[in-house]
Amino acid sequence: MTDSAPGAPLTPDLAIIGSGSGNSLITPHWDGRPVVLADRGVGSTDAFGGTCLNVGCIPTKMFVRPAALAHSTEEAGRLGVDLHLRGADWPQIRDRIFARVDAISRAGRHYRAEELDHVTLLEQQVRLTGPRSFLAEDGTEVRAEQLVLAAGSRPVLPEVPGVDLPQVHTSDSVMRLESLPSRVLIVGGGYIACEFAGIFSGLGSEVIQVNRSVGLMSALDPDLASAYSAEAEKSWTVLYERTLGAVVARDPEGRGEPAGATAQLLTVDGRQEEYDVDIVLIAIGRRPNSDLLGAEEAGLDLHDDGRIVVDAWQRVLAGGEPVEGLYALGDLSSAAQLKHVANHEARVVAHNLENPHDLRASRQHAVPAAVFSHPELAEVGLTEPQAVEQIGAEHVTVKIQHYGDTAYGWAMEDSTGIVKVIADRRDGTLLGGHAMGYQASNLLQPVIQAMSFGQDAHSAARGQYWIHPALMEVTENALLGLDVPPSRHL
Ligand SMILES: Cc1cc2nc3c(=O)[nH]c(=O)nc-3n(C[C@H](O)[C@H](O)[C@H](O)COP(=O)(O)OP(=O)(O)OC[C@H]3O[C@@H](n4cnc5c(N)ncnc54)[C@H](O)[C@@H]3O)c2cc1C
Ligand SMILES: NC(=O)c1ccc[n+]([C@@H]2O[C@H](COP(=O)([O-])OP(=O)(O)OC[C@H]3O[C@@H](n4cnc5c(N)ncnc54)[C@H](O)[C@@H]3O)[C@@H](O)[C@H]2O)c1
Repeated sequence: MTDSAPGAPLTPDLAIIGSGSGNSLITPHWDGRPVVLADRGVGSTDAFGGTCLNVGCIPTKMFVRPAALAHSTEEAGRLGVDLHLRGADWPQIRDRIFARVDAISRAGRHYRAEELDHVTLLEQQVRLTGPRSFLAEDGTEVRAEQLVLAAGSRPVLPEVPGVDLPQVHTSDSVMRLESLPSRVLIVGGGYIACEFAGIFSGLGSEVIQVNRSVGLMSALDPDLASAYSAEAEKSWTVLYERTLGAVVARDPEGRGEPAGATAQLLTVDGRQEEYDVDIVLIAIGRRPNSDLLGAEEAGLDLHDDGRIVVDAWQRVLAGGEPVEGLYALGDLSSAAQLKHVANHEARVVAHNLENPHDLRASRQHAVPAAVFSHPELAEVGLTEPQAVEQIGAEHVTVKIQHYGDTAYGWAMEDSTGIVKVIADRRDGTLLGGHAMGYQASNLLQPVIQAMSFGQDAHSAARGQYWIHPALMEVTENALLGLDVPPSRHL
């Protein structure tokens, strides 16, 4: 960005803190107008472009795919194909993934830093000094006409001895390991823990997953959570009602060269257990980076979990009132820490920045999520207990369709996959969808679409062709199985 006196504050028309979904706010609308993008970088390489690209969705799913291939010997065996896994080449898998990811990150950084004259990239941690002003660690001061807070979240670490040892990882570092660990202890029972348990077990590591309570993915619909937990327990070791007490470096050769670690677990009945492993992966949640921004000190409203409070138009609130020209999006402010949510909110904020007298609200309905574990999980809308609570048990209709009862399920000889749909039996309004199994995230998309466009269950099931005998017939049959009235639209 051009010309201000040395030491003078930068005074852009737009400033953005966070280069994840925040990066997409620099639309052609801002061409020729000064913009500042501040980002401190993520992961062990301080990469540009935020969590999803560098240490989140994209590299994890690029590991999920080879792990799924490695797991496919199980299915092959059921189908009479004698497939043997000779091993997974971790360095090759890792390098293929990060060659692509790092190149995209570098290109994105270069474009912002070098190719756009009107954009100043501030590769610094910054802290708010007022509602639309902030200070970087190197003393650069920014006073913006409009400011967007898109500073994301970071992994939570437990306060236990040894958590800072090099053998202890979070999702920020674990994907760049030198070699495939033989034995991994994973702490947590949510998204990240379950995805990495699937990855490491698929690629050949011995996995021990440790969870505080009984059952994994406990926020899901109970039928899905229990079915998933049963599958996970078959594929790797799952220990319940235990927490991490400490991690101690191990020196098995006695040469003063620690290799691996001993994880000390505390059981609910007060016992201590020890597990010798190569690495410990901590995945017990992510906290919004509002503290790094100094949001509270700047007078912004915060939820109890540290998220910045925004209104329906993504405007940041202070004292319950929207602050003019100040927006937030993504993990920093959203209850759902999901990339498609951050991206949607970025599109809403981009519009609102450009059209301050014609504000758009972000969509809160039918927000889906998927967990790319082994097996895959997906959900949208209400769980069955939530539906019962909301409209009363007498009005709720539910259908669980097994993959194994459809033609493609026979082809797969599948005995575990399910799609569950929930509707209001009075008018066929779809309330929720839940899936577990091969391609679960794709199988749920027709339910997400119907819910998003207000299509009732009867119309969604009968108002279109479903390709025979595609796996999607599982979803068709789930919808057909709901006890709902015929649609007036057909
Ligand atoms: C392992 C993993 C797997 C995931 N998989 C999926 C998935 O499959 N699907 C899905 O939908 N979601 C997934 N997510 C969640 C998804 O990655 C996040 O919801 C999304 O990336 C959030 O985007 P954001 O723009 O809000 O924040 P980020 O992308 O985190 O961007 C925030 C940026 O702000 C910077 N920053 C923070 N504080 C400051 C400061 N004070 N000064 C300057 N810069 C600062 C950070 O360095 C960062 O670059 C996954 C997350 C993880 C960790
Ligand atoms: N596929 C996806 O969309 C995807 C993948 C990965 C991450 N994410 C996002 O990232 C977020 C963070 O993922 P996550 O797995 O870290 O969090 P999570 O909220 O999904 O799960 C956290 C787990 O840690 C446990 N836990 C919390 N505190 C603990 C403690 N002190 N000791 C032991 N266990 C504790 C919880 O009981 C829970 O099982 C997710 O909520 C999700 O929104 C999404």
